[in-house]
Amino acid sequence: MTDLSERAAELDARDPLAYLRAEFDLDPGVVYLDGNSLGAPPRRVAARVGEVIHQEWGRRLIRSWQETWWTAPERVGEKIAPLVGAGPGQVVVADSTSVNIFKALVAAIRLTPGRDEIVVDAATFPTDGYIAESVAEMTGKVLRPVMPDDLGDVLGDRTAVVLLNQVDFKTGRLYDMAAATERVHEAGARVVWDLCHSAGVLPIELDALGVDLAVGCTYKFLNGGPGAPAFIYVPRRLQESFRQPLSGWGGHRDPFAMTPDYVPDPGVARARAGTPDILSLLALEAALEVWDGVDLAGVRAKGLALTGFFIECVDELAGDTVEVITPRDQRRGHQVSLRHPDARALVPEMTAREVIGDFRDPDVLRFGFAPLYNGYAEALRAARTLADVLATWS
Ligand SMILES: Cc1ncc(COP(=O)(O)O)c(C=O)c1O
Ligand SMILES: Nc1c(O)cccc1C(=O)C[C@H](N)C(=O)O
Repeated sequence: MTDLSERAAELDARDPLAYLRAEFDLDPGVVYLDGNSLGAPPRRVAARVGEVIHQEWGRRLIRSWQETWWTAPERVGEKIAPLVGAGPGQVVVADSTSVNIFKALVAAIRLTPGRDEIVVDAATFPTDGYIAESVAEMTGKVLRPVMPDDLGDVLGDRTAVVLLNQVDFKTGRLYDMAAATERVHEAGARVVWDLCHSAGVLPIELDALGVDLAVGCTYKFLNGGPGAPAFIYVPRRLQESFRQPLSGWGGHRDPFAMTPDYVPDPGVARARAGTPDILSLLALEAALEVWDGVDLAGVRAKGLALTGFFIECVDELAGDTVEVITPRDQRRGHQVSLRHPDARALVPEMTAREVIGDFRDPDVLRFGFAPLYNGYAEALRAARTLADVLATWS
């Protein structure tokens, strides 16, 4: 026990990212390990949202649309771009991940004529599967769910598009983006990556890997706030041929000309649809400032160390009662998932002791570690709390 406490204290003392915790408005008595669902609020967001309401909305009123608001989706996209390995002009913030999956899948299908199958990760977060199913129905394609490890079994000259998650929402497993992208391309198909659980977790190389399209949430590890708008990546090489189905005025080349015909913007703005949600978008913009000067390789190193330390603590303190289902090697994001038959009831017991993780059906306890604000002593306290709850569990 003492050994783990000493190690946690030492690791926290040597943590080069520890200074970032002060950027977040977190209750010091709570161990918050659910940033893979809803990231914590950066302190600067409240002041910025207040300023937007009082100044930009209250004083500048309608003028703000032309002054700074209308182009905010691209401006905020530029702040996300370096976090996903995208050069300028290829990321835009708009709508939700679900909506962007719809746009990306339809656009990818339009890029692969003569092919009739949509392949989707069989273990995906449900919204991806639901949207893929409805895109299949609308476009007359066949939906082929497959476990990512078995991709090779289904890829072929019928495959139009493959929708994959870089990190699995339930197990926390990290998939090899380079290898999967290459396999999909070898089959002549297009790949759409869902980065919800990997953006803000590890360096991502969308441009370097030749990824076709990608989408992701901003309210998890990017801390944009509840319901913050999502992002979509459309590389320059595909922008001219990217035809998304939601041809609203937001993606028009000249929206304020209000002409009857739809002419898409020549750049990534063509992925927009309607009026941006300015309060959430500008809250996200402020939240992203905490990343300024932060090296993603360092974030990744700490995320692996934190999750590794948590696994070690769980092994030592509760290893005979729970099963770690997240890979112990580097094939994991920043989430540790544990299996226990009473997971559903254990999570609220832990929450009552101020350790917040979450439950996923049927028997998974999830703990998300955000290197910008979580520390090693918190990992140890979470494992101890779990062990205490289990010790009294009948
Ligand atoms: C992999 C994945 N895709 C999509 C979503 C959510 O999409 P939306 O923000 O549209 O609800 C989530 C989480 O909610 C997710 O984990
Ligand atoms: N988007 C969420 C929401 O609106 C409410 C509660 C949770 C969520 C989530 O993001 C869940 C998350 N994608 C997951 O990995 O389970």
